[in-house]
Formats: sequence, C-alpha cells, structure tokens
Amino acid sequence: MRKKIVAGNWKMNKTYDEGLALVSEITNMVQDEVNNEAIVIVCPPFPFLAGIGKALTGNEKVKLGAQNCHQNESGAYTGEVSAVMLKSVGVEYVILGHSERRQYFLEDNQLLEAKVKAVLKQGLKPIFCVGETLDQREQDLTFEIIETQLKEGLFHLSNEEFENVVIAYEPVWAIGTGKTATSAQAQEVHAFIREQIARHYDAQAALDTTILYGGSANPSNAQELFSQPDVDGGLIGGASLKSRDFTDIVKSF
Ligand SMILES: O=C[C@H](O)COP(=O)(O)O
Repeated sequence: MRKKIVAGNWKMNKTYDEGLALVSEITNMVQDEVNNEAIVIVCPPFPFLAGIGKALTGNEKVKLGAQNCHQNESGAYTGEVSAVMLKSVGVEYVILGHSERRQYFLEDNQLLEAKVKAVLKQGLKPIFCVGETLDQREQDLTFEIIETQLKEGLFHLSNEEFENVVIAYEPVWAIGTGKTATSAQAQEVHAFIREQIARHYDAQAALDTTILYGGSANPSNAQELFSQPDVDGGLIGGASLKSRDFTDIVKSF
C-alpha cells in the first residue's frame, strides 16, 4: 500500500531561529491534532538541516528532507552539498528536479538522473519533480513533457531502486501563483504518471508509488486535491511556512 505524504519545501525562506520555531510548532500540532497515517516531511535550507535534524530525532511522524544535492559524494565542488553529507545529519528525503532548479540552475534530466542515483546510493529517497509550463500546457504538450522527464530522469532505475522513489507533479504555472490545478487536472496527470510507471515497470510498482501534487496547494483546496484516487499528498511551498496552514493540509486526507 503506498504511503500518503505531505512535504513542506521551505525554499530559500526563514532564518535558523525562525526555522527551529516553525518545526517545533509543526511537531506539536502534528502530535496533538493529526490522526491519519500521513508522513510529514520538512525540507529546510541546507544550513538548518543539522539543527532541525537534531530537533526531529526520534520523531516517528515528522521526517527531514533536503531541497537538492550534488551528484558526487565529495570533492572540489565549492558551495555544493552531497547526499553523503545529507545522510550524516539525518536527512531521509531529497527533492530533485524542482522546476526552480531546472529553470534557474539549468538542471536537465541527464544531471537529475545522476542525482537520483547518488541519493538512492545513500539509502535516501528522492522526491522527483515533474511538470509542464503554461506554454507547454497550452500547446498540448503536457503528457509529452512529463513522459520525457520520467523516462530520462527516473526510468533508468532498476525495479528495486524505483521502490524508494516519490514523484511530485508540479505544474510550473501553478507554483507560487495562487493558481492551483483543478483536482480534475491533477488527477488526469497523476493517472498518466501511474500509467507510465506500469508501462516501464509493472502494475504493482504503479500502485505502490506515492505521487504528490504541488502548486498553490493550501488548507482550502487540499482536501479536494487529496480526495482524487491518484493524488497521494502534496509538496507544499508557501503554505508550508505557516505551521497552522501546513498542519491543516496534513489533516486534509
Ligand atoms: O515545492 C513546492 C512547490 O513549488 C509549490 O510551491 P507553492 O505551494 O508555493 O505553489
């Protein structure tokens, strides 16, 4: 049975003290109020990971994620952080292929393929993002784009490796815009992703893979989105920066 997940991607926001306070509020609220089985993940910026990792030690419900990593284990890569380092501070999940990384840092599917491998080698779980731009959607290229992102970035993995992958569908036009995909639009693409998994792996792999929706998800639309049969949770940006909103999203299953 696939897992339900709500992951908060803080992006480049908060100071360290603010981050610690946010995690403390989230863990308290989740403990007091959440009675579903969802896994909650917080993905703070790199400098906060060790401290927040410590604060989360032993927490069964709230896990630590990172927003990116380098594809190599170590070496002369000034400013970069490896999956080995992430593991050493308690990170369990790593977001890869976010559209902001693809757009601003020119990360392509070939590079992402290497990053996915690096993350899996350390026993961490990639949250692999796919999604189309508005232009691509208007040109009816959504499925083609997503198929290519999956094929080139992920589907080189063995069946065994693929078991540890989480996928996030994030339509680029919905990220940070307040313009959420309708639940029907999200469901359509999630079902397509599941079909692709069945085609490249098998029906069981398709059934077992967690597929998250991301893009202006908030406490008012989460329930409708999460009620779709192929939507297994969310990758949340803006609303993950407020403990109340984030916890309410976690409660939306
Ligand atoms: O990683 C999260 C997504 O980019 C969604 O961001 P958003 O919820 O602010 O639209």
